[in-house]
Amino acid sequence: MAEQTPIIEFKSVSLAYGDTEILKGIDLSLEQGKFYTLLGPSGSGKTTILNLISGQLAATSGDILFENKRINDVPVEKRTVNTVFQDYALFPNMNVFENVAFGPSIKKMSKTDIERQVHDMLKLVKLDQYADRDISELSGGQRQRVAIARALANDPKVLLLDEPLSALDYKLRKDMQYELREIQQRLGITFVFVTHDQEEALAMSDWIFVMNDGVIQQNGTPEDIYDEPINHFVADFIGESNIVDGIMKTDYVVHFVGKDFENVDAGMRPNERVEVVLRPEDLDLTTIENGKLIVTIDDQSFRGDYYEITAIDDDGNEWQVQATNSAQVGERVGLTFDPEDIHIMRFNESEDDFDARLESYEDDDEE
Ligand SMILES: Nc1ncnc2c1ncn2[C@@H]1O[C@H](COP(=O)(O)OP(=O)(O)OP(=O)(O)O)[C@@H](O)[C@H]1O
Repeated sequence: MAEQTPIIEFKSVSLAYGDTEILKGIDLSLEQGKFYTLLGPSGSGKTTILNLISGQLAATSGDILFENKRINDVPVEKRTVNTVFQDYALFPNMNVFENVAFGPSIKKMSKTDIERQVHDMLKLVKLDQYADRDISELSGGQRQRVAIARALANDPKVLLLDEPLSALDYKLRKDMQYELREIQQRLGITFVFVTHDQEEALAMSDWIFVMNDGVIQQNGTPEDIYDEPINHFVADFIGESNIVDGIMKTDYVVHFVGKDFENVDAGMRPNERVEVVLRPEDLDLTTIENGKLIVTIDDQSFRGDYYEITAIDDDGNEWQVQATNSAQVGERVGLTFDPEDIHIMRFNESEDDFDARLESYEDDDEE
């Protein structure tokens, strides 16, 4: 299949305020019609990337391309990109219809076309009965929908969404996650969504960029990032993780907490120091005889469909466990897990080297 032309590309894009580098050599490539998420803690540079795409900020160095054309110097109003902001930024003195009609009116569309466009957009966000309402008469969730309709009414090729759900309560937030995803799929335009909530990113995205400190730490599908975190930051930030130091003795044998374990990783130097990740939901409680690790239960709480357990091994390492069976605090039990549940991370491995290593031993497997 022919490769699609990316709709947006960053080539070694940096941004600094004075001597402070905020973004450090960002490379990314976004395709038409996908749902992308920039995920990272506060201050990691997510909003800065959106502002570079929309043209609110200019890069200090590097190239930003839109459909293969360099747009570093193209002004905001000439970019076919719109943004939905966290605080919605609606016009309080205009009603719902007027807010959504704002962009099309500036474009000098005919009255009939504007009415049709506003009607279509309000229908898309399920607010077609609310056209005459004042903004002050709407709930938070409804304002959010108006903001989305207003941004989409300009027919953008790319919609940027800066933490648009963070002001909503839990239930509404879940509903809107689903609806936003549905809107994106229906329209088939590219969404770039910013959040610091890893659950939200995993649930909504086709592709996630995990950011920290102005650098993309890892990018991939939600499954890639959850199952194969590339480094300590990603493993810790995405989901809960148990991370301990280990030594990769040979291919498929890793040593940690004093024992050798069979696993499914390969391609490292003999006796290379690594970090070992085990997800809490991959650990099960068992008898001491059957345990791969022996631990003492330190704390336990019931979470509906599982028990959240903290256990300590004889070296003093703490293990988080999500188990369907329970134990007594203070009891010594075994922990068990499968070889494929052991994830190995090299120290300071780049994403490219990581991908190449995965590929090389996947090829070995096929031979
Ligand atoms: N005008 C400015 N001058 C100096 N530093 C700035 C300026 N604007 C932003 N920064 C810094 O740039 C860094 C990245 O900010 P950015 O808003 O992109 O982060 P973010 O990941 O979107 O965070 P949040 O989730 O809190 O919005 C932060 O450390 C911030 O303090």
